[in-house]
Amino acid sequence: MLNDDRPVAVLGAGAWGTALALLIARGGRAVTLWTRDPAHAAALARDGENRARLPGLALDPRIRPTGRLGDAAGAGLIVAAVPAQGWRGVAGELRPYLGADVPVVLTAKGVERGTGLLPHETTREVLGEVPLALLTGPSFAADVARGLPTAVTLAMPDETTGLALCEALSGPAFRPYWSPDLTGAALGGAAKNVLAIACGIVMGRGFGESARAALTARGFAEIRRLAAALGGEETTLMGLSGLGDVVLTCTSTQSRNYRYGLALGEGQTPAGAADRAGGTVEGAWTAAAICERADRAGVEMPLAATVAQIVEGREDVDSAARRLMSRPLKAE
Ligand SMILES: NC(=O)C1=CN([C@@H]2O[C@H](COP(=O)(O)OP(=O)(O)OC[C@H]3O[C@@H](n4cnc5c(N)ncnc54)[C@H](O)[C@@H]3O)[C@@H](O)[C@H]2O)C=CC1
Ligand SMILES: O=C(CO)COP(=O)(O)O
Repeated sequence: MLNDDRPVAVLGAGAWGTALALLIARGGRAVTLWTRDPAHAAALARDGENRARLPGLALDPRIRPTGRLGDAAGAGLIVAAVPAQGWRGVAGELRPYLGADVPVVLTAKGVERGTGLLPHETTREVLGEVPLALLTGPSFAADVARGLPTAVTLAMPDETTGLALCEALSGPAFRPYWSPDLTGAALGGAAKNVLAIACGIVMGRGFGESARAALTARGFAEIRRLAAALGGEETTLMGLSGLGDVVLTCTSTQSRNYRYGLALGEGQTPAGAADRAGGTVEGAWTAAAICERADRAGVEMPLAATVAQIVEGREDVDSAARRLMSRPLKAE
């Protein structure tokens, strides 16, 4: 299934899809790199690089860009790098082209608006019982594309296929660790984007490093509460896909979510902040969606709810800070 000669289809040719296509192609596999925009596919083929997202990094000759989703038919493995809000539609269009027992590796870090579903839950609704994995954890696209050392989580309940996927996707500088816990891994990846926005806001507003550390720890506590309520494992949250990605994205200006928060903290509008972040800001969409999901599970997420309020222009940063600091004192 995995060690055959069929190509790997990577869906979504943004920063992450392109980086993963490079990783897989360098491992010797042919890659079909699908983008919804045929003009973008033509530009990738013509330029030999993804100029908008990973400029200066040559595409491997084993990568074939395409604008036709039907070219994913015949792939031995699907890697989905489409943002969480767009994945349901793409998964539906993919269904007729998906071979029997072909594993689908999801990589989106978000919660679907309107349904509150994590990417693997959306996928189950659309594609049913396909072999499903989630690749997540601290990994900037540019770092992976440059071949810098990276370790990630590959979550899949089935251990045999999960370990085979770790092997298939590993490289000299790319190390996936298997976990059986899809829910914990997906929740950590989605929620850390919201927390990264909060940390960016705090730094952009000039509240200081102590405030950011407090926010990171209290935000991580609310993520763990929700994960536990949904059946995610504490060990997953304390690993690469939770703590690891929180550390990365809450501290680095390489993160688009963090940059978006920085701009909001500096007083930009949500639209202006999105422009400055550049590219997909999953946390901006996920903030309200994760709160809806938490409400249904009876879990309080005051920090995520505050990010949602600010992103939607319903509260300004200073009044949000005053409100959070005046909450009743309680046990940690
Ligand atoms: N960039 C990174 O370092 C990492 C990103 N991710 C996740 O990967 C996902 C994709 O992010 P990036 O590639 O970085 O974003 P990006 O902004 O660079 O690219 C997103 C791509 O998805 C496409 N797209 C958007 N909506 C679509 C739809 N409805 N149907 C089809 N295609 C659609 C866009 O055309 C674009 O090519 C996000 O969930 C992100 O959280 C995960 C790990 C690392
Ligand atoms: O998920 C990421 C790194 O692990 C990428 O973070 P941003 O989407 O905030 O850039």
